[in-house]
Amino acid sequence: MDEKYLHLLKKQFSNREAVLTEIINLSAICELPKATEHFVSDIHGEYAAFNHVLRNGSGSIKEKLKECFPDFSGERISDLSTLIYYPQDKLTYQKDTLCLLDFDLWCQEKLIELIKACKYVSQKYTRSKVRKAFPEQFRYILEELLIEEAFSTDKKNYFESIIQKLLQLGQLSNLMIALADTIRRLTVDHLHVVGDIYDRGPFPDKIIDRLMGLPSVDIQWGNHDIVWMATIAGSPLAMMNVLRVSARYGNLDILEDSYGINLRPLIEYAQKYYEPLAAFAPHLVEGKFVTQDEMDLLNRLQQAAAILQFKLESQLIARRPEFILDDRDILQHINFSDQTIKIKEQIYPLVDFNAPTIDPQAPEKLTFEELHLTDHLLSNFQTSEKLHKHVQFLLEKGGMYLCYNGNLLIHGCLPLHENGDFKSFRIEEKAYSGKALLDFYDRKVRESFLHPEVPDDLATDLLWYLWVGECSSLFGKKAMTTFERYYIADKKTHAEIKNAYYALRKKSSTISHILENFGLSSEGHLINGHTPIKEKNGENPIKADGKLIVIDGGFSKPYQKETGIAGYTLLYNSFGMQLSAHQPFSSIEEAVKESRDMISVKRLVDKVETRQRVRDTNIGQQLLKDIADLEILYDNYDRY
Ligand SMILES: O=P(O)(O)OC[C@H]1O[C@](O)(COP(=O)(O)O)[C@@H](O)[C@@H]1O
Ligand SMILES: [Mn+2]
Repeated sequence: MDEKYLHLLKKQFSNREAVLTEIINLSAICELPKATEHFVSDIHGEYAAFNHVLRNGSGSIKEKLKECFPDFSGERISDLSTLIYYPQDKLTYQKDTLCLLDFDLWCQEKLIELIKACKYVSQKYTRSKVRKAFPEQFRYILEELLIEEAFSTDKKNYFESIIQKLLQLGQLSNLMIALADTIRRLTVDHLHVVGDIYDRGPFPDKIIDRLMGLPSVDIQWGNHDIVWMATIAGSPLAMMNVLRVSARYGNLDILEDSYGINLRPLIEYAQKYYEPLAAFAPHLVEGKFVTQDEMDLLNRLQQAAAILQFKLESQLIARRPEFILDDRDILQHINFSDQTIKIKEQIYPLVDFNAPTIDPQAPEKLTFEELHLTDHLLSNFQTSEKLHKHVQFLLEKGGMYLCYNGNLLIHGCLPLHENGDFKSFRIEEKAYSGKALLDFYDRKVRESFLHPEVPDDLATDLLWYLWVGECSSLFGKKAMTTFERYYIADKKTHAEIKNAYYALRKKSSTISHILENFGLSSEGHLINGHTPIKEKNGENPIKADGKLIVIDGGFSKPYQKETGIAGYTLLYNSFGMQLSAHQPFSSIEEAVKESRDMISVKRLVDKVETRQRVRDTNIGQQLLKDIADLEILYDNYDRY
């Protein structure tokens, strides 16, 4: 043991007894049950649905209430659950539907239930953690209310007087809200977001704001997050893609209103050069009202951004031969005189290919106007304070993958050959595969932010590779056929061939091999997002004898008709793992009025033989090391 380290450690304690107290405290923590982890992925801007599963803890709050109140009817449990999910809305609803006296009585009854529930969910934590979970303003009262076995002891009058006082001061509702918040906070301890917060849905910014307020969260970057991050790292190409997808899904408000990006110059440019085309009809969710003019504008903007994307992509492919994307240099394969394109030795006619700013002699070149426009837009993205803050958060809390409590979390895949070997990516005279490849990407992502003013350094270009590259663990397909989908009628050309990983991941030997490569035991699980599981076609999200769980079930509204559900989430508590399938979320009003959870099925993934304790977790392992150090310090206190 390093003498210097023990010397420093000693400084944290006033005497030997203090060391002993800490040893006892940490040892006790190690014996507590493992806290609950919650996994979500592919949220794709669907804030309301995400907020709902966060609030109901994917059913874990209801489970706790059933255990805590075994005599309660289903209706009473649902009523109390709704109060815990949406305390403010439920209180308002009750106030509006009951007379004042009944409302006060209802509040008093619910307060007692909330206190009992809060006490129940705090059982698996230390007192200090519970105290920290209380909102500051009610910390003292909550401690008082929770510590004693209230209402049945000598303190009955004391509690009643607290409640009466709160009622008199109009603070009872606020205390109930504080209790509900604490119950939610303590029921789920940690959230994992397995990628794809951005694109397709309307409120990715609200999701990030919400995540920023959570006490314990990590993120595995998805391909749709990386392209947004790349705008701040200075990639005009990624920016064009972000603009194209935002126009495609009618989400310009995110850019203009939330991130304060001025799209005027792009709008003017798009109106000058493009006319609406069928292939660029925006994908709007049912019920969203948009005028014909707005539809036309989205259509033109999508075209303008697409053509600029193809030009900039052609430039990137030329300067990065090591990415082996030559086949994707689509503009170079076009015969402009007869409007055809050659793909894999086959000629296809182009449909409605309107690209008035392309020079057939140098199709990749931006016009002077386009250079100016691109610079202007990129500087708008890069100076958006809010986008900057959000990307910074993604960098701080995120990574290419995560090993956590024996499980491996990756958004897309581990690129594999058909025979199951790890596929290598060769770059800078080195070859990377498996964990080493993901570590390499992780380093490069962070490096790309060191020079946001340079648009074409290797690290920034690699962010684009992560969006479309064959060896990208976030993409997991051979090539992205964006161009073909817009301009070629033959659907054969639209297919995007998945990496061998997606067929091989059904076998438990594949997953064990991957877990081993990451230094994890084959007892662990691999958790993926990225590919929507088509539950309605009978696809099972639990694969490889339970070792692999795919939790992309379609939070994204445009994908719900394919999956048949509205998203999966996963829970991992001291008893094991459980997967929940969700029904579409309608609105908070309906959830409150009808006390609905919108969870359809729960499936047990894995049940542990003995209840897991903190000592079995990553944090627990660290605590055990700390205890060992403290024991050395305790035995040799006077030496240091
Ligand atoms: O549904 P859209 O907007 O046409 O997007 C399709 C594109 O999205 C991708 O599926 C990537 O997005 P996901 O990560 O959600 O799968 C591409 O492979 C594909 O070309
Ligand atoms: Mn994805």
